[in-house]
Amino acid sequence: MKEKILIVEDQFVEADYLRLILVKAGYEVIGIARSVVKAQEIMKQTTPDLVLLDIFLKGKLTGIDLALQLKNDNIAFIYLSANSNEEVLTAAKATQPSGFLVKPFREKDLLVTLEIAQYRHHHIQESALNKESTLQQQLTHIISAYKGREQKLAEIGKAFQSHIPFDLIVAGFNSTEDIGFLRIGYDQYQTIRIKELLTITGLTMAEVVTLSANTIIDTTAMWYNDDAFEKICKQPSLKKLYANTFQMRSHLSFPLHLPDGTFFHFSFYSRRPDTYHADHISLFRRLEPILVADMSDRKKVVPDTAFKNTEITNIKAFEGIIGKSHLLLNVFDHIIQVAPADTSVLIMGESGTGKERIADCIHQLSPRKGQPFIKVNCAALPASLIESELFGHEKGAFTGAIERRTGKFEQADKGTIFLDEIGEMPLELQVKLLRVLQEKEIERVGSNTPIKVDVRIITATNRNLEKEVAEGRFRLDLYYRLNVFPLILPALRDRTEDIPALAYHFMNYYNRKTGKKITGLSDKILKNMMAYHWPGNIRELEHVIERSVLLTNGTTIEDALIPVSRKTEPVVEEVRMKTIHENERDYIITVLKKCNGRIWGAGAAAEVLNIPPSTLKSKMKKLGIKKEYIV
Ligand SMILES: Nc1ncnc2c1ncn2[C@@H]1O[C@H](COP(=O)(O)OP(=O)(O)OP(=O)(O)O)[C@@H](O)[C@H]1O
Repeated sequence: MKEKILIVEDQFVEADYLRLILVKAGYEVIGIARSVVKAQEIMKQTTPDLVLLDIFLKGKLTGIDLALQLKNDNIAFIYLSANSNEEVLTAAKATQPSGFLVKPFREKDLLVTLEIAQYRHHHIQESALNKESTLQQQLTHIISAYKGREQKLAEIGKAFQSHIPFDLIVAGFNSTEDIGFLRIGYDQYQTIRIKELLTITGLTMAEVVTLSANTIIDTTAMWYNDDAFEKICKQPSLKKLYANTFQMRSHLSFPLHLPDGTFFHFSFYSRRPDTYHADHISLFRRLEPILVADMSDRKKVVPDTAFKNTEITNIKAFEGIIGKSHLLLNVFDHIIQVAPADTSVLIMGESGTGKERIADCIHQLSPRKGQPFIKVNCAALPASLIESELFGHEKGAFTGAIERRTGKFEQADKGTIFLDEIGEMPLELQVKLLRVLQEKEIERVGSNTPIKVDVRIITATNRNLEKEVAEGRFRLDLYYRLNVFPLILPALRDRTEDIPALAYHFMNYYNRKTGKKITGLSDKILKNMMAYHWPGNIRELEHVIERSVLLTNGTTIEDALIPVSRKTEPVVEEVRMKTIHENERDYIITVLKKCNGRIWGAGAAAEVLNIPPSTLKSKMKKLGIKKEYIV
C-alpha cells in the first residue's frame, strides 16, 4: 500500500514541486495545505502516514503548533524549513520531529529523509508501545500486591522512573500527609514524610501548613521547565520548598480527578532544567484509570506496618559503574529502557567517559547476554583493513589473504557488535554497514555470497556526528539508522559529585594491584580534583590515581599529579549546590543531633530515619560522620 503524505506548505510552487517528486517516488499525496486549519480539515477526511511540515504558514498558527497535535496523534512529521532563528529551531526540535530538511534541499535528500523518518517512527513507536504495556502490567501488579500506602506509592514511583524521570516524586492530597521519595541511588530512594521534611528544612509544622495552604493546586496536568518553574517558585509554596531544599529545576504535576471531586496529586521534580514534555502527560493520562480506581477507594489505604526505606539491590550489570549523580542515574534509566530491545544505540560522549563500559552493560542487560559481545575500534584500524576485519575475507581475496577469515560481524552472530569511534569509518564502508543494517547480511571480501547475520549494533563516538554529516564525512542515512536511540554520557566535570567515589574506587583497585595499604585521599587533593576540568574524563582520573598510589608511601594520598595549568579556579563553596551525599550527610547529622547522638532505641535516630540501626551505622561510616560532629 502506498504511504500517504500530507504537504503543509504555504508556497504553492514549492508544494507542487514536492508533490511531483513524491508521486514519482510512489507515494500518495493526500493534499496540500497552506495553513494549519486547512491541514486539520484534510486530516479529518484521511489520516496521513507522514506530514511534510513547513514552520511558517498562512494564518496565525505555525507548523510547530500542528506538530504538537501530530505528536499526540502519533503521526510522523518532517520539518521543511529555511534557516530560521535559533529560538524557532529549538522549539521545533523540542517537538521531536522524525526528520528535518533545510531548504533548499535536493530530491535525493527528501527521499532519504522520508525513508529514515518512517523507519525511526516505526521503531520508536514499537518500542514505546512495548514499554507502555510493560508499565501498565507493572502498575496493575503493584496495586494488587501492595496494600500499605507508602510502599505502594514507592513502588509506583519506581515503576514510573524510566518513563517520567524524576529525582523527587511527591504523592498525596496536597496535605501534610503527602509522601515524597528522593532518589539517592540507581534504585534507592529516601522517604520524605512530613517529619523528615521538618527535620531537613528546620521549619515548624505550622509553617509547612501555611506553605501548603499557599500552594496553588493544579487541577489539570501541567509541566514547568527551567524559567517556567523558577517563575512559579517566586511565591512561597510547597513546590518552592521542594525546589530549594533538593535543588530541583523542573516539575510535572498530575492531579488524578477522583469521583468524590478531590484531587490526588503525583508531583514529579527533576534536577535537570528541561525534563518534562507533553508526551509525559499523555502517557500518564493513559494510565490514569488504573491509578484512579485504586486511589479513589481511600478506605483501602492501609498504614504500612513493616515498611522500611527501599534499599533494593543494584542491578548487577551496573556494578562497577561508579557514581550516583543524577546525570549518571539518568543514563542508567535510558539503558534499562533500551537494553531489552534490539534497537541500535549510538553512545555519544567525550573520550574516557565510559562509552565502552556502557555498551557492555547494555549487552549484559539484553536477551543477547551469554552470546558474543564483539568490540571493534574503527579508529585503531587502517582504512584498508576495516572491511576485512568487519566482514571477513576469502582465501586469496587480496595479497596476503592466505586463508579464509571470518569477520567481526560473523563472530558477533546472535550477539552484539560494538563499533567504537564510528565517526572514523571511511565513507565507502559506511554504505556497506548501512546494508548490513537494512538487509541483515554481509559479504566476505572476495565473495559474492551473502551471509545472514543476526547482530545488534551499538556504536560510539566522541565526535559531533551531526557536524560530520553536515560536512559530508558521514552519511546522513547511516547516521539516522544508528541514531535510533541516542545515549549521551556526561563529562566528568559535569558530575563532580561522583569524583570522590571514583577516586576511592580506583584507589582501592590500585591498592589491590600494588599491595599498598592506602586508606584515603587528603581533603586538599579531593578539593583540587573537584575543581579540575578533566578533559580526559574517567580514564584520566584513573591514571592520576594509579600514579598517585605508586608514588605514595604513607597511608594517605597527599599529592595527586593533576596538571596545574589546567586547574580551574577553586570552587566557591557558597554558590556550589550540595550533592545528594552531602544532603544525606547533613540530614543524618541533624537527626543525630536532635536525638543526642542516640542510634538505637525508641525515638532514636534509626527510628526517626526509618532505617535499621545497622544500616544507619554503615551509612555514617560511608559518609564519614563521626561522633564529634554530633555533640
Ligand atoms: N562510571 C564508571 N565507574 C568506574 N569506572 C569507569 C566508569 N566509567 C568508565 N570507567 C573506566 O574508565 C575508563 C575509560 O572508560 P571507557 O574506555 O569505557 O571510555 P570511552 O568513553 O569508551 O573512551 P574512548 O572514547 O577513549 O574510547 C575504563 O577503565 C573504564 O573501566
